[in-house]
Amino acid sequence: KEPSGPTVKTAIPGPRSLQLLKELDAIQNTGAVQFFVDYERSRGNYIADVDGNILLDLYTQIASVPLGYNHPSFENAMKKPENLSAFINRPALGVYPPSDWVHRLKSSLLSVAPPGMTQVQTMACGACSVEHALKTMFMTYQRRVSGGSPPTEEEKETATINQPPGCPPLTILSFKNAFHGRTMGALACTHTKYLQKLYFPQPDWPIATFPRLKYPLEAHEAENKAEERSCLEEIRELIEKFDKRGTPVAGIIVEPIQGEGGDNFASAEFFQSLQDITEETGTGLLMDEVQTGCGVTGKFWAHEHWGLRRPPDLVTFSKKMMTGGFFMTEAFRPQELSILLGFRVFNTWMGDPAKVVLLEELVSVIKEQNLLNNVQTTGEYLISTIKTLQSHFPDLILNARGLGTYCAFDLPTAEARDKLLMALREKGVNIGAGGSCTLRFRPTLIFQKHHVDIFATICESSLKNM
Ligand SMILES: Cc1ncc(COP(=O)(O)O)c(CNc2csc(C(=O)O)c2)c1O
Repeated sequence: KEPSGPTVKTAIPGPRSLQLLKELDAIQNTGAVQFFVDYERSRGNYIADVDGNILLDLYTQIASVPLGYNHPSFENAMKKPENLSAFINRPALGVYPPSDWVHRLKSSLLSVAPPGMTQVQTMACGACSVEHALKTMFMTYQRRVSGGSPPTEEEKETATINQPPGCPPLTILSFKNAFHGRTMGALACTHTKYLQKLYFPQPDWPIATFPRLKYPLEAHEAENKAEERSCLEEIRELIEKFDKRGTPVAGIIVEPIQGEGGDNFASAEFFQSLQDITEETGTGLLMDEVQTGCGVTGKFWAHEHWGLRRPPDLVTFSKKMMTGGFFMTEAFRPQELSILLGFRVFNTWMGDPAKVVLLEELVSVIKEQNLLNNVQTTGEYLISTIKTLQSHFPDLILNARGLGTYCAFDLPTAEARDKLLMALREKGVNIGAGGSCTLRFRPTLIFQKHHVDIFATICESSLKNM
């Protein structure tokens, strides 16, 4: 059972956390560690640290905990005899899938597939999924260009030493302030903080501007439309420029709502026009739903809010989905000649059945408890609560925005944002920072209105002291 509210007994991190931090620091870099957690004592929306503090968790392991801590359905999944093998016999899924794999994929991932997407490939994490989705876009683009003919001897020889034509100078268009992961290909599409990229070599791929909308939206409609139009124009120009110089754009990667970059939104029309551009230019469209997926916006997939005229070509997922992976349309399914068919999108494990066991449970809980509806109602209450806070503290709370419980607001400076974040934590609320001066909500799917009230009370008292 969840606690009725937060309890704070010590500074956070407390003495036990600091002791453990010292011990861990002897083994690895601990620069990002916030505090140590007692996962056995954490319950639902509340995270327990090792010093007896219980915090209302609005960040939930970087937006990756769907049903809160120690949900009974996950515990039950562990006790089912038919699930034991998935936890102790880890298969190389690409070559030796287990007998129940088709059934598990159908009852988990395919039962929540984005409309119109019938193909799914599991992977390890978000970046791993993005890496292989990028490769799938390159393969599809090349197949269209070459008409599916087999590779020439020159392509085979040059491919193994990173040279064209075997390794063609194809590119991916991404957006400023985007985050897609920290492995080298995903990192090439990531443009949030310099620290994430410093001293890593990166390819010269096109980087477009993501719309910077002014809030409240209803008071800036014309300006925001103009901003989106100029962004779309820039995208067209970049594709043309890179095509002309012999480094064609094979695909576009975009988040339905930019997360790490500071919860940046764009309109449904923007995304519809973006998809039109990919159709006109023959480039792939990869919707990265690693952070926005699994119901947090009130629809299972955030891009479902954008009313696209056809499915995206690929959709990546991870975090709350328990497993990484990506959906794709039939057209983007690797169709190389049999010699190439396997081992192109490949690695040892290709995902983890133990995580898909948990995802099966998650999907049934979401359906049985109608959690998408919970996210919609709690989200509406959350955004109106943030707007009320904004009206009480107009100099401190800015740009209230959100979809479902995927909500955020800004403070005037990064310092003010950090100060409020620490003040909230000291009073028992764990929230996430994003962008340069954003605080973002990434609660569980079982987040309720009374949790919003607890946040609002603590936030109100923290703001009074700022
Ligand atoms: C839209 C989107 N796409 C891909 C990723 C990468 O997922 P992981 O590789 O971290 O599982 C993420 C991961 N999110 C994330 C938040 S903070 C963070 C970090 O590495 O600092 C990573 C994402 O938000």
